[in-house]
Amino acid sequence: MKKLLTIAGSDSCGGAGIQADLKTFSAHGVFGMSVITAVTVQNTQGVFGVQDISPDIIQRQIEVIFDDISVDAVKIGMVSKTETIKTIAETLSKYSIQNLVVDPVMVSKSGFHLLQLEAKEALITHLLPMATVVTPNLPEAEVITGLEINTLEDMKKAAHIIYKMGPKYVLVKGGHLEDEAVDILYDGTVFTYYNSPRIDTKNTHGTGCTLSSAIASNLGKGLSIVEAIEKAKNYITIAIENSFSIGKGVGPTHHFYELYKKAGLL
Ligand SMILES: Nc1ncnc2c1ncn2[C@@H]1O[C@H](COP(=O)(O)OP(=O)(O)O)[C@@H](O)[C@H]1O
Ligand SMILES: Cc1ncc(COP(=O)(O)OP(=O)(O)O)c(N)n1
Repeated sequence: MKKLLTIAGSDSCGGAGIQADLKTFSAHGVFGMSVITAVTVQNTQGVFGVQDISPDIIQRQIEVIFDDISVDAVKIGMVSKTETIKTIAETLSKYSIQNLVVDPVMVSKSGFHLLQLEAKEALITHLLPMATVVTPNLPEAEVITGLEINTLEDMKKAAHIIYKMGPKYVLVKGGHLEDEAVDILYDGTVFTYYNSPRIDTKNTHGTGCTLSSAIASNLGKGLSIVEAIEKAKNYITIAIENSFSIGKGVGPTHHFYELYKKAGLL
């Protein structure tokens, strides 16, 4: 069985973060492991607090996994602050990582800063160059590049700038566009488009976490980057189509193995 690691924050309501990652891994039939970087106080209505995990404990969680288990792919999500980012980058650099998906989580849908503002530079300097693929949404791509992004042409320009920062591939996600949900992959030469109709729902909590974990699962299984994202895009589309309300705010996406098996994704 393939073994996947997520390095991310905990979401107490289970829709995003570590919890969404592990559900996505399970739905993909891979074995999920976790290094928790921060614990958020979160429900469907917002994020109300954060407790960062100490760098020493983050480092040791990573070390005990890699010293014992061969890891087929790693996904990085919420990294909170500069010290956390440096610890993760330094510790991972001691190991040979096959596939690394970096989701540059910055601000939750409810507007909470999951990445401290001053940590942006550390993320760009230390994590982006290590990534197989980095998956910014539009607001994240704007912060990383300094561009204003409204159109597919803007997304391509942003992908080009982010590519120069060192990752092997860049996927700019279009969940925040007005019409179709178009994601664009850039490999330094060619742009590949992943289109889906916009699903009319308020329940999109954890979409970015789910997509990046699905990509990591598929890369870990040995798929090419283009296939890994194609299957992950189909997965997130079905997950959003089947999303549901569990509270008063933004509900989570669905992770149900049988649903994806029936769609031929697993
Ligand atoms: N309403 C929607 N309908 C269809 N696809 C969506 C919708 N919202 C987001 N997506 C897709 O979900 C994935 C996550 O994108 P996005 O929401 O931009 O990320 P984030 O959660 O990081 O803000 C992308 O593949 C995007 O195209
Ligand atoms: C602990 C934690 N990590 C990441 C996020 C952001 O997740 P995302 O998939 O971008 O979903 P929304 O916040 O946009 O719903 C999070 N909320 N919590």
